[in-house]
Amino acid sequence: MSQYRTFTAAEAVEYAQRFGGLSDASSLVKAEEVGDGNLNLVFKIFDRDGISRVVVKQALPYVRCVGETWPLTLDRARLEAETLVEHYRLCPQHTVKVLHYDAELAVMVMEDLSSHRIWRGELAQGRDYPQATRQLGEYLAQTLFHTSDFYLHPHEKKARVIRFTNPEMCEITEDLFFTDPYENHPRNDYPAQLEADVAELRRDERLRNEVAGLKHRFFSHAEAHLHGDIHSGSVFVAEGSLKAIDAEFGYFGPVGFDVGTALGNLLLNYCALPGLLATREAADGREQRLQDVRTLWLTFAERFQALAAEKSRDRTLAWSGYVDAYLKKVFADSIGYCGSELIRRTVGMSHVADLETIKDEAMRIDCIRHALSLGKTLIVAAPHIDTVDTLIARIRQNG
Ligand SMILES: Nc1ncnc2c1ncn2[C@@H]1O[C@H](COP(=O)(O)OP(=O)(O)O)[C@@H](O)[C@H]1O
Ligand SMILES: CSC[C@H]1O[C@H](OP(=O)(O)O)[C@H](O)[C@@H]1O
Repeated sequence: MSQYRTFTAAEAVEYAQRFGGLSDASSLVKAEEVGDGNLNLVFKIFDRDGISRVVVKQALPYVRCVGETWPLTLDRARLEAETLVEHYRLCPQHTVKVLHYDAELAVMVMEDLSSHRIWRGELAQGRDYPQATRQLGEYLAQTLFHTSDFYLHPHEKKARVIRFTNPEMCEITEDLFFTDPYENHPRNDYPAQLEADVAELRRDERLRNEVAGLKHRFFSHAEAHLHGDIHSGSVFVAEGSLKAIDAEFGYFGPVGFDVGTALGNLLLNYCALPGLLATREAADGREQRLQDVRTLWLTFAERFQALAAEKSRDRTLAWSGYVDAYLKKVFADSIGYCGSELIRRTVGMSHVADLETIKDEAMRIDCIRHALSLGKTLIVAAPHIDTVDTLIARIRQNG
């Protein structure tokens, strides 16, 4: 019989005392539920001095932001913990440390990152972390290269594809990114003023073809062990430090999906800044975001290439010229998935604070419309954009 039960704050404290790995565990006295994501409970566990020492995260048997009418697998807690453990092994400097997890209780204890801040909020306030995009590019290169066929033994790779098969969480992405926005679905959520833009989106045959290809590759291209949801709300930053969290969508999928999600969230911020900051700061922030796009892609590509040259185990894939050709495909995919992130965050169910917190309504609609139009442009143009400079020029052309 399953021992699953949803933790109360007191149970979270008791659990952290037993499994938080602290030498002074009895000093843990209080829990505060701080979850602000769509899915789970997150407790910060405080000691007698009011200092948060560890974090307990527990999956609910349903989607938190919707309720019990949308049941969801508890196995996502195992997938999240095991993905983070694996990514920590490959890139400890940029992954949260999991201290303990229990698949039956769907719970994990992890290091407390209260010294950091969620990147999305910092970007929205115009706070720059000069090393963040380089660090995120490094995280993506390390985790994706070392879990790809360039590096893993084929037997090991196939065993991992099975272990990290994540059908229910993937289905959410399949629906929310690639299906709902292009149909009249009750989960969609966009301002009435965008009705004509959305109708045009749905009629666009070239776009629909490209989106079909992106979804098809998301279904079928088990290239590497993705984080699966690496948006700016899944990244903690501090001066000189960046840590990925929240990997319950982890599975073996197309490398461009992770890179594209990260790029897409930089561009959501780019579109939102005119509504968030004064004119001058917004313009500076937007220039910075474009440089961030450049740095993220170039860091990822250069690091992946260097790792491939140094550490590829498969002699055929290591053939000179192949890595270049592969990275060109990843670049096109990344631009396409970036565009699909922009569209699903404007038309679909799940929105981002960058756009939602814009106070002036007319400005908010303008910024959302811009994100939607940029998403569409990028998806259609993706197969024809060869370099990051061309990508940035296309983004500028779009407004
Ligand atoms: N290791 C951590 N240290 C401190 N705060 C955390 C930690 N992990 C999560 N949080 C807080 O909990 C929030 C929700 O966590 P997240 O993993 O994104 O949950 P969900 O899976 O529901 O999206 C984060 O935005 C952050 O404020
Ligand atoms: C019904 S889940 C919607 C959305 O929520 C997830 O984000 P997070 O876990 O950070 O709240 C993911 O992006 C899903 O697409």
